[in-house]
Amino acid sequence: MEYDSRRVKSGHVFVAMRGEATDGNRYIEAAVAKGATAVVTDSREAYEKLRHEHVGVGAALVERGRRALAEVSAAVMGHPERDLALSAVTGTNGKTTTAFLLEAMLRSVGRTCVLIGTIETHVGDEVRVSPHTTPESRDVLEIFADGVKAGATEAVMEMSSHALEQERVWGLPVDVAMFTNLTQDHLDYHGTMEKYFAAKARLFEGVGSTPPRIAVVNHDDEYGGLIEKAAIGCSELWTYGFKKNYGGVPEFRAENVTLQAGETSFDWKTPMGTVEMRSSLTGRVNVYNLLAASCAALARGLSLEQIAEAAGKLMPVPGRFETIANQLGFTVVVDYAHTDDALRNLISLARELVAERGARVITLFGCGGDRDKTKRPRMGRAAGEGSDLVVLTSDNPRSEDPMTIINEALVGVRETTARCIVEQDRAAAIEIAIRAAKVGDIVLIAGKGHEKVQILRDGTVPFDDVAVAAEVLREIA
Ligand SMILES: CC(=O)N[C@H]1[C@@H](OP(=O)(O)OP(=O)(O)OC[C@H]2O[C@@H](n3ccc(=O)[nH]c3=O)[C@H](O)[C@@H]2O)O[C@H](CO)[C@@H](O)[C@@H]1O[C@H](C)C(=O)N[C@@H](C)C(=O)N[C@H](CCC(=O)O)C(=O)O
Ligand SMILES: Nc1ncnc2c1ncn2[C@@H]1O[C@H](COP(=O)(O)OP(=O)(O)OP(=O)(O)O)[C@@H](O)[C@H]1O
Ligand SMILES: N[C@H](CCC[C@H](N)C(=O)O)C(=O)O
Ligand SMILES: [Mg+2]
Repeated sequence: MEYDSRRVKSGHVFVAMRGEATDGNRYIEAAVAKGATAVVTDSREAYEKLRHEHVGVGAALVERGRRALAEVSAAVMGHPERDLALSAVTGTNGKTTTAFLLEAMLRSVGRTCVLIGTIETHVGDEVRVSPHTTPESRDVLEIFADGVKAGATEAVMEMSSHALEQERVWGLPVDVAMFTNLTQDHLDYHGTMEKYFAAKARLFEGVGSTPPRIAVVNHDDEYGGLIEKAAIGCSELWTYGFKKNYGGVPEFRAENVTLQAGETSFDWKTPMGTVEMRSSLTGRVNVYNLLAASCAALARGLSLEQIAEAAGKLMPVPGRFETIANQLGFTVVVDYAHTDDALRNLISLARELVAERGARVITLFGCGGDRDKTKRPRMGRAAGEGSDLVVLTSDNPRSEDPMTIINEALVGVRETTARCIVEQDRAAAIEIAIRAAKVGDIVLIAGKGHEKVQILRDGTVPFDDVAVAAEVLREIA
């Protein structure tokens, strides 16, 4: 079963899907030439052509290629999705972190899990690279099938708005669905916030499946109320947060929150009782991520005590507020903030951390190429507003000219009073940011987190913010 002609081998079934960039129906000839023995298509024209020109090749005409890919893959693989209790998380920021935290909680009580998300894919103890945050249905189901073989009973996955919109998750029965938040991103793809929201909301309505059993929704987020409406078909609605917001306080809430670098604690009030949570994660956004993951763990049958114990042992997630050790008296953090909201949260956390020391916040960032252009000045403004020094650089320029992207972000930085240094070369920019730091300062290296490459017009080159920063720190020491 293949949806990309380039992956077809002798004996495969090729499913032609219509995409944004091209149409899989154009590659039927190529798939047949590579040995496809059957073709599933949603084009009558392609179907008729196949029946007349390739009589030995099986042909099926379906209504929608992508849905057929999901349905046929599930059937061929023996419905692995039915053997896994699936928890899915959507939202602009916090998906990867929440998914990692939930998987760690489930593992802490001995459950074998599948994890699918941005950083990596886990099949029990096996770690695989993730080509996408949410892969195509066929690939998700293959991972699920491998998970079932490895003894997994649980799956935790991030569902990106692209995947929900494109129905890469068609037919997956979601047990617990989590919503983190919605702020501006991906408008290049969705066009408007309304459409971006509608894609996220589909998780709660069920995509080719019945709606999730339990919806876990961030009550403090502006879009939480709308998600709650979309979740009308879910059997239960659990709200989490800190604040009194629309329609009262969240049911699963954090009280008496204390936040320090490398230490977060709060009382977790739930309808099932209260428990004290302590974790080594840093920052307010991670209280939200902990709340979402803890609600899902509770929904999956863990006790409050088991969850609190697991929270105490959680490891930080790679590239999410990852501090780079040094003896120089300042703090260097690598973080995946790549939206204006994430930058704002990150910088305000840094401000809180340096407040007592009267020290400075130095923020390095860039904006991705071939992605939402309207977020560039917004990110520039967010970076400038909270920082003393901004170092503006490149972050995966892809097919675009790096200086054009930088200049679009610079418009936002210039609306603020922050000093700004532009350095297109990211490694050189990291060196500038770190060399500018004095004792007590905090240097934020934002946007690429765990990523191991820089995607440039001329190709993809190895690049790792953590390694580059560590190297600069070694040179200085
Ligand atoms: C915008 C977007 O989501 N694009 C994804 C989408 O492409 P598409 O539907 O437009 O498909 P297309 O490229 O037009 O091709 C149509 C069909 O022809 C097939 N084809 C194409 C060429 C060929 O030679 N032979 C062939 O058979 C393709 O495999 C496909 O089945 O489906 C393709 C097949 O799965 C993905 O490779 C592609 O990811 C592109 C590369 C991408 O960059 N996607 C990013 C934006 C993405 O999906 N990101 C999200 C969210 C990230 C986050 O915020 O966390 C993610 O889930 O990763
Ligand atoms: N709950 C949250 N609310 C707001 N911002 C957050 C939250 N959690 C994390 N962040 C910020 O967003 C960044 C990305 O976090 P994370 O990777 O967990 O999100 P994601 O939704 O998976 O992102 P992506 O869609 O790009 O994969 C973090 O590095 C941090 O700066
Ligand atoms: N999943 C997001 C990640 C963006 C990360 C940033 N480094 C960039 O390349 O813009 C995207 O593909 O838009
Ligand atoms: Mg992610």
